[in-house]
Amino acid sequence: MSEPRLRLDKVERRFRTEAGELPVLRGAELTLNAGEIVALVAPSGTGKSTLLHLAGLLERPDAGEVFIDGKAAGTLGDEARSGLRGRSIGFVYQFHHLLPEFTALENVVLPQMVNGASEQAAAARARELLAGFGLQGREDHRPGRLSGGEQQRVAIARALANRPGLLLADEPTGNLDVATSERVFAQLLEAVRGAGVAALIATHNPDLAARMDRVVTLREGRIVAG
Ligand SMILES: Nc1ncnc2c1ncn2[C@@H]1O[C@H](COP(=O)(O)OP(=O)(O)OP(=O)(O)O)[C@@H](O)[C@H]1O
Repeated sequence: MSEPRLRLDKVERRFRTEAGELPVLRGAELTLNAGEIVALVAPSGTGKSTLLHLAGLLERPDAGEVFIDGKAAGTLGDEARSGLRGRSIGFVYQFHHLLPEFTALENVVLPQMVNGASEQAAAARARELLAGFGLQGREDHRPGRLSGGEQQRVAIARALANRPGLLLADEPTGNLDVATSERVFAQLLEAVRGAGVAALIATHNPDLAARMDRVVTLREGRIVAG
């Protein structure tokens, strides 16, 4: 049995605020095995984004450990963490965060080149991914000339470009109208399942959550079955 793609071991995170210390995560534990798709559904302000930032190695926990493919991230320096993040983790945010000056194709090519791919190989993969999301013919458009749904599909293609084992998504279709959200979400799930990627997807939408393998929630800073 291979190592879990993601394991959170007694993760704690607190913030200092004007009102005092705010303990957001208080020993959160979660394991995602290869190919497992998990919905994170919890009320606003309970720590979903905080959890995703920690799982994505964008921040460090105050206590506990984050394991990516069995590797304890806390033991790594900043450079090694960035390398592990780039190779193993894809992110999709509520707002696409595409680079506005670059075309759709370039947005999907760039993270691959950062990871050491040749421009030619990266472009071939980007074209294939974009076509898979129904974006053939749009490769040379900048994000500003794409619809919200198209922008988000480019963002998903970008997140999958380096063939990560783990995808983290924070309300990936939360910015889209209901019909577009439905379509883009179905494409996201299909792509993730097809590639065998483990995914942790925060959503407020119970219908979308019900399509994943399991649902978890946050209660008093811990993860419990949803
Ligand atoms: N950098 C920070 N400094 C201080 N407080 C913070 C910081 N980041 C988050 N918080 C607080 O921690 C709590 C959890 O925030 P978080 O963004 O993780 O919640 P969330 O569940 O993702 O919410 P939403 O569903 O509204 O996006 C909130 O009370 C928030 O105000």
